[in-house]
Amino acid sequence: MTEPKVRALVAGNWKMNGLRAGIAEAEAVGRALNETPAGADVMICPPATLLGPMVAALGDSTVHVGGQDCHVNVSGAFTGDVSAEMLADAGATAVIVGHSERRSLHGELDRDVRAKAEAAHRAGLSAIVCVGETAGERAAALTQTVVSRQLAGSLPDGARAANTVVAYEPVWAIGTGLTPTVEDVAKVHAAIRKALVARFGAEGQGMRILYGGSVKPQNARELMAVPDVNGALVGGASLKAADFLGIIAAYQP
Ligand SMILES: O=C(CO)COP(=O)(O)O
Repeated sequence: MTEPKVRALVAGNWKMNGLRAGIAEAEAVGRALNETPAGADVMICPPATLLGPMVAALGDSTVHVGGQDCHVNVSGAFTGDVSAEMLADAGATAVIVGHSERRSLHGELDRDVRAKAEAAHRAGLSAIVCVGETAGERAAALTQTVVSRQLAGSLPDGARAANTVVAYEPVWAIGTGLTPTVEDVAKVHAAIRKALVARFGAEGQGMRILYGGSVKPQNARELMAVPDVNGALVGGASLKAADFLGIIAAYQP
């Protein structure tokens, strides 16, 4: 089967990094892309404190802004939480859900991730749903099993290509400088595509599948050329405009 052309997405996950001064990096990305448009959609997911200011600063650019997590409820007595509706109200167009740091540090289970993806859709946001195996699971040859289970449990029924993105992030590759071989990435992405098509049909064919975990300007071209890799979810290298642009450059207009 030939792969249909899916417009790629390069999304930066700033995690708990960035003060107001850091918005200058995002602005530099926006300016560069105004001069030389990218061949991919570009998004930055800053900490919640920077969402509003970043949306304002990027107003005349093509860069989208997203959240990093959301609560399942619209509003209420949930101290410290942010709802998908609040993210949308601040100008976000997407939200990451089920990042491995949320799963491991906040005990989020597949069913929680699914509820958050549903909340994102309810608010009109795209859900970037993260999956990926730990080092131990990989060593036990459980990568495919874990990823299939996470996909089945974390994606809501009725998910569409326009509102759902899957990010494959092997936990052991996050922030370590390690990456799977392109063969391994190809295998997992092909299995994810198969699962998406089996469950969502044509919509699953069009859903973007991002690779995340130590993506750098030096390895972006090779990773982004893998079949069924439709972009990247970038952590550390998204904090500096030059590095992030170096990754975005893997996609020629
Ligand atoms: O977790 C990640 C993006 O969500 C990846 O982080 P790094 O790019 O820093 O490895």
